[in-house]
This record gives sequence, C-alpha cells and structure tokens, in this order.
Amino acid sequence: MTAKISLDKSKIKFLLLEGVHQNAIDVLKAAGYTNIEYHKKALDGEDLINAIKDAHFVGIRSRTFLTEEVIAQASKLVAIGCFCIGTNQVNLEAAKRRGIPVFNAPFSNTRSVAELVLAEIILLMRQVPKANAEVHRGIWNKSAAGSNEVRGKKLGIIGYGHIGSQLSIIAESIGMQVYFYDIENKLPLGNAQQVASLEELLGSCDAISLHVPENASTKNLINAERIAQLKDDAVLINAARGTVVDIDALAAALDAGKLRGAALDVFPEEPASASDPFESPLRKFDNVILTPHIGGSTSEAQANIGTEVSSKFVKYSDNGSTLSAVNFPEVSLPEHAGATRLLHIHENRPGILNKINQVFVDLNVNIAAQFLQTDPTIGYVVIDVELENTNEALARLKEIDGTIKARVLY
Ligand SMILES: NC(=O)c1ccc[n+]([C@@H]2O[C@H](COP(=O)([O-])OP(=O)(O)OC[C@H]3O[C@@H](n4cnc5c(N)ncnc54)[C@H](O)[C@@H]3O)[C@@H](O)[C@H]2O)c1
Ligand SMILES: O=C(O)[C@H](O)COP(=O)(O)O
Repeated sequence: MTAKISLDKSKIKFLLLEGVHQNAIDVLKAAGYTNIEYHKKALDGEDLINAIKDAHFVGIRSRTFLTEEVIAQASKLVAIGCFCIGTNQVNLEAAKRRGIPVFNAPFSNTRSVAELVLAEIILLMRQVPKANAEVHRGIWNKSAAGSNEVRGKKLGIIGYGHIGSQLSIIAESIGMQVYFYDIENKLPLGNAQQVASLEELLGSCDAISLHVPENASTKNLINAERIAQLKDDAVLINAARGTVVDIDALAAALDAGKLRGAALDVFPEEPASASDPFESPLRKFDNVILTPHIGGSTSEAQANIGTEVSSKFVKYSDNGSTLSAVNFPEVSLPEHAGATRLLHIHENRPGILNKINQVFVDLNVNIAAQFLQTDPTIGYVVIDVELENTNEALARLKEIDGTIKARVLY
C-alpha cells in the first residue's frame, strides 16, 4: 500500500521565512508538498499572524519570534522548524502545550562558527582590526608591539558543546593549548582540559570564546566583575547569543584600555532588517570586530540546514517521527506500509493510555504496533492498526479527555 497522508498534501501549508536555503523547498517538493509560502525576510506583528494563521508548518531562523501570543493564533500549526541551531526565539513550552514539536539543525552550521571564531582569534592576537582601520585612514603604523602568534597560547572555551568542541580541535591543530569550562562533565577532545571554575579560565587564558546557549544561567555571564578577571591583553569572542555579554561593561573595560580586543557576532538587540540601523557603544573601537550575526551564514551551512530541517518536517508529516525534536517526546518510527497509523498527543495524566487502547477494544481491531514516549507533561503515542473506519477511530480518540492533538496517516 502506498503511504498517503490524511490531509491532501497540496493542502498542507508550509510557511518558510528568513530566506531559508532553496534545499528546504526542494526537499518538500520532492516529498510531494507544493503549498509553500516563502519570504526572504523575518515577519513580525500582523504580517506574521496573517501568514502563520493557516500554516501547518513554519520554518524560521533566529530573527522570527514565535511567542505564546503568535503560537496561540496559529491554530493549524503541526510543527515548527528552526533552520538554525538556537531555539530561544521560540516559546518551546507554549508549542509543546499545543502538541507542536520544534525541530532544529543542531550541528549543520557548527563548523562555520568554529572557523570564524578561530580566524577572529588570530586577527585579534595580531591586532589586525586596529591596523586595518588605521591603514584605511592613511596611518602607516608598522610595529610588532602587542602582536603575537597563537601557537602555544591558551584558549579558554566557555561551553564545550558542538561548537566549543569543534573549535577546540581546530585551535589545537594550529598549536593552541585548550582549556574549557562547562556546567557538565565533558569528554575533552585531543589534549584539551576541563577546568573546575569559570574564574580559573578567565584569569589564565589569552583568548576566551563563548559557546553557551541563551538561558537564565548565561544571562550577562560575562559582566563587569568577570571582565575584570580577564588578562589585560586577552581577547574576548562572543558568537553565542547577545545576552551572554554585558555590552556596557565591555565598552567600559575597553575604554579603560583593558583587553587586546574583542569580536562580537551577536548582540542583545539586533536590527530586524538591513534597513534598520545598528546601534552599539562598541562601534567606536578599532580593536573590536563587529559582524551581523553571520557565524552560521555560509553556503555550506545554509544548504545543509535547509535539507536537514525540511527532512525532519517530511518525516513528521509522512511518518510521525519526532526524532531530535527539542521540546517533545522523541519517537523514532519504522515505515507503516500495510497499516493505518494514528498519532495521539495528550496530557500526561494517569489512565489516558487505557482510554486510548479502549477505543480499539470497542472497535474490535488489533493493534499491530504501538510506540509511546512521554515527558513529565505530555505523552505521544503512535498506533499502527488495520482499520477500515479511520474517521470513527480518530473522532473517538479526539474525544478522550486530555487529548491535545490527534491525526491519522494512511
Ligand atoms: N553566531 C551564530 O551565527 C551562531 C551559530 C550557531 C550557534 N550559535 C549559538 O552558539 C551557542 C552554542 O551552540 P552549540 O551548538 O555549541 O550548543 P550546544 O548545546 O552543543 O553546547 C552548549 C554547551 O554549553 C554548556 N552550557 C550551558 N550553560 C552553561 C553555563 N552556564 N556555563 C557553561 N557552560 C554551559 C552546555 O552544557 C553545552 O555543553 C548557541 O547559543 C547557539 O545558538 C550561534
Ligand atoms: O542559532 C543559530 O544557528 C545561529 O544563531 C544562526 O542563526 P541564523 O540562521 O539566523 O543565521
């Protein structure tokens, strides 16, 4: 039997924002999904509500904010895809409560960020940003003062996840000694060493690079007190999230002559579009590299992300798989040829699975396979059955108290 989706594929609307790569569209079309609304920019306010209100799937990058209010107005939404790593721009809880899994691309732009950071470390250790700015102004200041090789220097990485550990490998390959601080115990790659406290890292390293997520524990992680602990000639890099560094404290330190330089790719407030101005107290410093959140913006990364996240959409839509969803019980599913597949997302409360199974007892059908995953608040069960009357089964599943969403795949 050929797999057929409950709702005609041409009626399933995909809303893709922020110029996600063409691969995203190609993957959807190859899977038979043709109803794709594509925007090159982020949407907000009324424009976002109007576009999302009849969408089944929405794909965004880091600049579209899917708040509780926005998600509440998207009554048909089945899944959200972040075509990037970060998912802080989505209210993950609000999505989960409505039975909407959120997918991302957890490592498709990892290498791009690590390469940019390594380049910035080398440039800052050689004072290239300052030299470049001066030569542009006609000043020929040829000097070796304050200029160093990175070989043998200490790199301190804060957050040793995908990007931090990738940076560790490539920095070590050009001779840096790598130390890292992470709230979790992590396997040190190569000769890297984990340190027990942030203070230990801050006071001893020549370059510090941040690779933590945006959350309560990382807000202003690098504040005035911690900047004061850095070596006077250290370089500081933030390509994680803008909230991690207190920008005013950094500007004050740079004004006082602290630090050799800094590189920032992310900011507490980023312009929504190219026509909006970028304001920052850091703009005046020649020894600071400022980039417009382009750490993951390479052709390679964007192409990979387009394929990866759209493939997750297709798998969820065709097959029910939530593997690698960031806010949802993960169910990895086999093909379901020959059976009807019913998906039921529910509040995780006692007795609900019994009620679900009772539907099939009452209909006198055998359950061929059942896959269940729960977290403390919701459950996701996928049921394969040989069933003639799917409408009745679906209607009865939807009537069960505590049901959040139910759908059928043929
Ligand atoms: N500039 C860009 O374009 C760009 C591109 C990709 C990712 N990012 C951002 O980079 C960050 C890291 O990405 P990743 O893929 O390496 O994430 P990851 O989840 O793989 O790693 C994050 C690491 O930070 C650690 N961590 C969390 N809180 C911490 C804390 N308070 N102190 C120390 N360590 C802590 C975690 O244990 C984990 O090891 C994310 O915020 C992501 O959004 C930015
Ligand atoms: O989270 C990420 O992957 C980065 O911040 C990149 O976001 P972007 O897709 O908006 O460039």
